[in-house]
Amino acid sequence: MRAVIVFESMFGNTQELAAAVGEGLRTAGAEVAVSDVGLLAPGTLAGCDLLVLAAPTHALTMSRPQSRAEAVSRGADPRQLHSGMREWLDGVDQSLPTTEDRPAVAVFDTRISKARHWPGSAAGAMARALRRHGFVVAARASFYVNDVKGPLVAGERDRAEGWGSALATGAPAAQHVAG
Ligand SMILES: Cc1cc2nc3c(=O)[nH]c(=O)nc-3n(C[C@H](O)[C@H](O)[C@H](O)COP(=O)(O)O)c2cc1C
Repeated sequence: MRAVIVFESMFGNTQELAAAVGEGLRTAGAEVAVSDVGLLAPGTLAGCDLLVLAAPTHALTMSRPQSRAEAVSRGADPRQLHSGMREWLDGVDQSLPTTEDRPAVAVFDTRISKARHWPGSAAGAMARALRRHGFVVAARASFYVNDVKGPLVAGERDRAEGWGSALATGAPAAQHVAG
């Protein structure tokens, strides 16, 4: 199986989990490429069997230029300002034009643990956008940070690695799903 993980990350937490999911997939035998959504090279998705999209939850959904600007004002890397998952998904029909090119997709987001029961999430918004573009969403999960900048809640890195392994075997581990 060839898997490509595309992440957006303002403070590095989603990026760390994307790497962990990649390790889990590799452990289960997959060939894996991991890329920042803003740096995804043309052709990376060719021949991909599983696409994993990852993004931080901002204001109950995927980030927008304004929420990314707010993250930068709180210390995030300004290079991330223009590289949103929302904008990439808007153009996904150009990246993967035909139905036959379209891999199964799994999505995950990061969220603040104390907002666990808030109704919206980036993963839910990504799943809805993907379905609108004709994709089949095979799995969805949320992973938790302690506060806006992180760090990850204890155990989340290992949980992400396990989720990655389960994706490769077609049996996603138990997930918290909201929004
Ligand atoms: C502008 C802004 C809005 C946010 N809104 C939410 C939210 O609605 N729900 C939530 O759980 N976390 C929210 N967060 C926290 C982010 O989810 C958190 O910063 C992110 O998961 C960290 O991942 P990253 O290091 O990859 O950017 C928000 C953060 C920012 C900067």
